[in-house]
Amino acid sequence: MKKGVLLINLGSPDSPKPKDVKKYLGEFLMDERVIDVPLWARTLLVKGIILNTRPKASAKAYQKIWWEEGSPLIVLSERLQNKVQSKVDYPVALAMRYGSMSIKKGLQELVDQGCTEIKTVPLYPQFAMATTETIDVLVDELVTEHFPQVTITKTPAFYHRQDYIDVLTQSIAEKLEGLDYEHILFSYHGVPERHIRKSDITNGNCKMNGKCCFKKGSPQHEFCYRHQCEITTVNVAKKLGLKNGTYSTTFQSRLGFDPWLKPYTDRTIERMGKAGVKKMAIVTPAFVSDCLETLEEIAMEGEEIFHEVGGKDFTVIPCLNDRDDFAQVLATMIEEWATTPETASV
Ligand SMILES: C=CC1=C(C)c2cc3[nH]c(cc4nc(cc5[nH]c(cc1n2)c(C)c5CCC(=O)O)C(CCC(=O)O)=C4C)c(C)c3C=C
Ligand SMILES: [Fe+2]
Ligand SMILES: [Fe+2]
Repeated sequence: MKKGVLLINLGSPDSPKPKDVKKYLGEFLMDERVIDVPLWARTLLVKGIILNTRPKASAKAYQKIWWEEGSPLIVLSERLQNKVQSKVDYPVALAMRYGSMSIKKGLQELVDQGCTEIKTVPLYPQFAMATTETIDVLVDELVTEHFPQVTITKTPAFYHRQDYIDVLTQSIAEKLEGLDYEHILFSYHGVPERHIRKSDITNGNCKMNGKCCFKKGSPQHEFCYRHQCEITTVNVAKKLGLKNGTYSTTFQSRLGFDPWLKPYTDRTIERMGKAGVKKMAIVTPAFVSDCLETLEEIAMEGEEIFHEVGGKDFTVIPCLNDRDDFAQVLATMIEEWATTPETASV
């Protein structure tokens, strides 16, 4: 019985050309856990509308952040993979939920090395139907169809692990050391409010009114993205010693006309600038690797909004990327799995 690990991130287009962006967005947005409407409506919306307009605009945005080595998200995920590999004795492969580096190829790579027990690690600290769940479901389907000899152990969201909170806090403290700032924004990728209701195993408990997500002990929290984002902020703020009113949680990157989780990041940046905040810091804890949504939407567009309304200093805290201490958190999670009695080799 040989063990192996598959790290899984979101994925990026093969290049920032409109045709590659279109192909990538087509796969991403046709996922029923991302655009969660009946197939006919999804096809109409995605293939009939979004793919006719968005790829050109998205390609322009990708071109602004693309590196010589490729997509920042992919390059940074590969660096993280190498760091984690240097800390554990099991093969560590990398795959993406969408795009060319498929999960099927990642599983095959581990199987080719003789692995029959594989731990899948979605690189998302907080659970969401559009991220962790779609990975878990696809892994199950692929194993049933192509790798029936493989046993899979899934990895739940790790937003509440103390070592993760310590590393995130440390990354913020390092960037802000000696800097004067008035407010820290914790900006998470948004999801439609409907997604939160769909993942509500307590049938209607999550009211998205700011109370349910802080109620202690609700079984719903295991699947509530909003709860997990709010608690990430609270735990880091506590550790940083931030005073109430000097930090807040917001949600970015909305798509379409349905209500998404609020407050929205762009509107909050604008409101704070208008209210006289001059020095703002922003951290994006839903993203493990810097990507389009942090490098372009936050660091470029966000800063522009802030400056337009009179803000001055806009400090963007990098994602955890391939920090050594973050790679160590993942390595510890892997060791914990490998040495539990059910999975430990005899
Ligand atoms: C926390 C992780 C993410 C969640 C939750 C998420 C939900 C979600 N996203 C879209 C639509 C788009 N997201 C796009 C880019 C993108 N999204 C994430 C992560 C989460 N998405 C990342 C890391 C990235 C960047 C990828 C990269 O290559 O750098 C895009 C593409 C870019 C664009 O055209 O704006 C879209 C579209 C939906 C609809 C959704 C939940 C329903
Ligand atoms: Fe997204
Ligand atoms: Fe909730």
